[in-house]
Amino acid sequence: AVLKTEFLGQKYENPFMNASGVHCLTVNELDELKRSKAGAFITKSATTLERAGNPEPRYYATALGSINSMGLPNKGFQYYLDYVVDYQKNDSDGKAPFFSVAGMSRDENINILKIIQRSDFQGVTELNLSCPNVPGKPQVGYDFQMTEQILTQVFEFFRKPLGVKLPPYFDFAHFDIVANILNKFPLAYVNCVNSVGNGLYVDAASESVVIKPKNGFGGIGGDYIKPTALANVRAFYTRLNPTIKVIGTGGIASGQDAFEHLLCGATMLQVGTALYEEGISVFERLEKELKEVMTQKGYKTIEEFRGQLRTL
Ligand SMILES: CC(C)(C)CCc1c(C(=O)O)[nH]c(=O)[nH]c1=O
Repeated sequence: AVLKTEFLGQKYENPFMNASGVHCLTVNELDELKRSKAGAFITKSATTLERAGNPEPRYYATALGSINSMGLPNKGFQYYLDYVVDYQKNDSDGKAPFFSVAGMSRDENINILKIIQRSDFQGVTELNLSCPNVPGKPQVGYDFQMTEQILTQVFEFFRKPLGVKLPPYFDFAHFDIVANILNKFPLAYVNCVNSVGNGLYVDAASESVVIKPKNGFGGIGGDYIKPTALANVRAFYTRLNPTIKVIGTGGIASGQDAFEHLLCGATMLQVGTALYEEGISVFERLEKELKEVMTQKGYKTIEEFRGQLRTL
């Protein structure tokens, strides 16, 4: 079985990459991803200026996944722009990392994307729609009018490949509304899903929360969210123009989990909690396990089964 994957005109050895935010904050971490078995990789969502993020503890792992309220710690977008432009100059392997953007306001998103548009960066940009909105309003991904307004403004000037990182949706009306909005734009892809927002993990022994920010509330990842992630991958795969690809993120910790996301229609696969917990070697294990699953089922390539989820 081979895991060769073509995505946005670029050929990758396999569909695996890190989820933005995990193992991608510094040049060292990005270089480790570059040298790893990951097929592709992406930078930590960047803001205009460097951010320290929230006070620690801000991440906690459990038997079934993780909870985080990192608070968008990052080195500032110029740090990552320097990295990706330098990468594409020196490494013509075409594996320049995807560039993730999460402005703390609509204007900040527009400003950063304008600079990317004017820059030498030729790779893929991912706009994180879980970025905050005006106080009192839900995150942008849950404010459908704001989502449409931002994308309308972005596509007036942005001409490079752009994907959006979506929060999970839980209602068929929302799948339909959001897909109808996204289908209006020349998007390269949607990335389903970001962490399931504002969960709460309680440690019964200490009778306490486990992370400091937001009184313990944080985004949930890992095994907890795989059914939600698969549902969102499938919902958008079946609703979007076929020109808009789907990246599957959420609960990928084994070759079988990867297979399930591909069966639902994903092309690239992002790994968050499992990478955070296991480290960079997770990609070697996932590659081996996915090949085993495919071989057992008699598949030589991913194309033979991508999106072919059967219903009863
Ligand atoms: C939640 C935000 C801080 C607004 C965006 C960054 C982010 C974070 C984070 O930096 O806390 N964690 C996630 O699981 N997903 C995200 O998109």
